[in-house]
Amino acid sequence: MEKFVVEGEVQLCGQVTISGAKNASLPIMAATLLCSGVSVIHDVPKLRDIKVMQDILTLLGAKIVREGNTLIIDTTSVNHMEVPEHLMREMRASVFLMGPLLGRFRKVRLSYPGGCTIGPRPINLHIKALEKIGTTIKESFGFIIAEAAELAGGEIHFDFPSVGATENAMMAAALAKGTTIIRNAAREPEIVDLQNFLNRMGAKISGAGTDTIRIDGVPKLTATEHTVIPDRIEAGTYLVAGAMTRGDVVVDNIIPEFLFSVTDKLQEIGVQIEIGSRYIRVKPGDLRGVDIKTLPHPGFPTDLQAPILSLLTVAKGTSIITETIFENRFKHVDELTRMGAKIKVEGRTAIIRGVPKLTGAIVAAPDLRAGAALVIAALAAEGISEIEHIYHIDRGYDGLERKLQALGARIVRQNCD
Ligand SMILES: CC(=O)N[C@H]1[C@@H](OP(=O)(O)OP(=O)(O)OC[C@H]2O[C@@H](n3ccc(=O)[nH]c3=O)[C@H](O)[C@@H]2O)O[C@H](CO)[C@@H](O)[C@@H]1O
Ligand SMILES: C=C(OP(=O)(O)O)C(=O)O
Repeated sequence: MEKFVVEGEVQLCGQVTISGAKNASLPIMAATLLCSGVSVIHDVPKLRDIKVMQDILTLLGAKIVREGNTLIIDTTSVNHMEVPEHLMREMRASVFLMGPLLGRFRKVRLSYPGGCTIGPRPINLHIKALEKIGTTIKESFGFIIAEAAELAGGEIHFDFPSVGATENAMMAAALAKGTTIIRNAAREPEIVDLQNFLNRMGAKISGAGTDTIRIDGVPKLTATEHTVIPDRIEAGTYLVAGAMTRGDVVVDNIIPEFLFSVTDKLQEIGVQIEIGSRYIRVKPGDLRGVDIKTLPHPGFPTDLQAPILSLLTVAKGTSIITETIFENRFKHVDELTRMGAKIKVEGRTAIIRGVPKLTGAIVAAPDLRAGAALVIAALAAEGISEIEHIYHIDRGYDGLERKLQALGARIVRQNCD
């Protein structure tokens, strides 16, 4: 096991280039299964979750080569319709195999997906959507067997705009007979990226980015080439890191409009923000407490709740964060308390009373974004911190310590004794 050792009280300074988005790459990699042929995907980040998806596709019969940030995925020999349980458990994104395998082979057998333990993460909306387009789903001994003699277009209405369920439904419906309409669809930028990829394959999908998506099924898709969008959550993490260390950081290679809910809050907190066409720059200001509520896009993203909570621990006054997406996403609070933060959690709300400074401590990353939040806190804290369980962080941040070191951070990766 490895840990990060961080010497705090640095002011991050310089420019950081953001990688391709994890949450766009994963469904797009799964979508390559919808046809037989060689797909070329650029800007795929080097992450543990991406490696797991590569392992799953390989086990299903795909041949994958990585050249820098490009993945070349040959799905010609894919002939398996069953995903092994140990790989399903590795991450939430393994559920994306359901739609494409069903679309291509009309049958798939898999178990429940894993992922960050941030509250119950059922897949009832995925199942409901696939049933609406003609799938029969049986569950037995922890396995899900989905079959469809023929996929037929249908009307899907989500009770909640689930990102993953919207993506799974789009992938399966792309090869259904007739038209599928998804209402109350999730509107995240990663869904628009998936639509663009599927349309390059020959699909007929419109409306992604709004709450209604229309999919006119086509009989066949063909392999294509695509560049993944930049990772807005990685970008937001560096913006918050710059702000917390009172630094001057240019976060480059991004689409700023994906982050407007975040830059708006940072400005309210007192951080100076400059927005360019492909970058956002943060500069120091006097930090003051604010209230934040996480919401589906374009609201404030739940994946940046933990990082911004770190920032608010040193903002003057009281802040209130309400987490509306996941039931149990405040696990970083106990760890931040070890560093001197003053936070009280009541159900889905965290009340943060700003302190002048945090102090270094030995802490453990409870999940991916909570781990990033602890790194950010450690960069600003007085003294040395050790962050354990960093395998969570490796799921979602490409070259975190290399990028932070280039901004002046004193962070090293070490083996735990
Ligand atoms: C790989 C990936 O893209 N992960 C992202 C995706 O996760 P994921 O796709 O799992 O998130 P969802 O939008 O599906 O989940 C949001 C909420 O809906 C609930 N729900 C979801 C599905 C379902 O069938 N039933 C149900 O009740 C979940 O428990 C949760 O409370 O969107 C989340 C919300 O922006 C992000 O935090 C994750 O980083
Ligand atoms: C929660 C996340 O990922 P996943 O849905 O893969 O667990 C995340 O990226 O913050």
